[in-house]
Amino acid sequence: MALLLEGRQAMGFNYYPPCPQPELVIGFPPHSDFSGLTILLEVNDVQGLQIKKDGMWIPVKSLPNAFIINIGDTLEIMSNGTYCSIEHRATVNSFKERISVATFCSPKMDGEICPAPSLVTPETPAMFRRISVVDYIKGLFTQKIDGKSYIHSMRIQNEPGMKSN
Ligand SMILES: O=C(O)CCC(=O)C(=O)O
Ligand SMILES: [Fe+2]
Repeated sequence: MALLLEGRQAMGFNYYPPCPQPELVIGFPPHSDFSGLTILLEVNDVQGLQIKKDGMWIPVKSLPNAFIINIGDTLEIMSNGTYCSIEHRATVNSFKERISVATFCSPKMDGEICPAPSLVTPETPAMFRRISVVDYIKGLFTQKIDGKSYIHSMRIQNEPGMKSN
């Protein structure tokens, strides 16, 4: 956990203008966050976040002034797949602008991401390969944003029964 406790906190500010035909556009395309955890606030209480569950997009009904906490890819890798990062996207509203602020609790830049050694046993082999944070981020930014495809490319091809979500 030192990787996250001694890590970085990055922030993202998202502004989604209204669109008269919201079904034709996407505010933020499907992705999972690189962070360990993401703390998200829908600043002006306009909803638009959706998460992918069982292949379906589910709108998140947030409580006023409440934070939304999402699991990111770093925690999925560190927990050796026990906690899965959530694929999400943001839609836009026909009439109202939408503003969200995300705080990404992310690993330190000079660290490495890999499953916690205590979670890797002969019965539960490592599901992800070890990679430096710098290389992970470099790879992430050279790819098109495409759901969870990037974290999936970090998987070690273990025996059948591999979880993939
Ligand atoms: O605006 C939102 O609700 C989502 C933003 C988001 O997914 C991100 O900043 O990573
Ligand atoms: Fe996100």
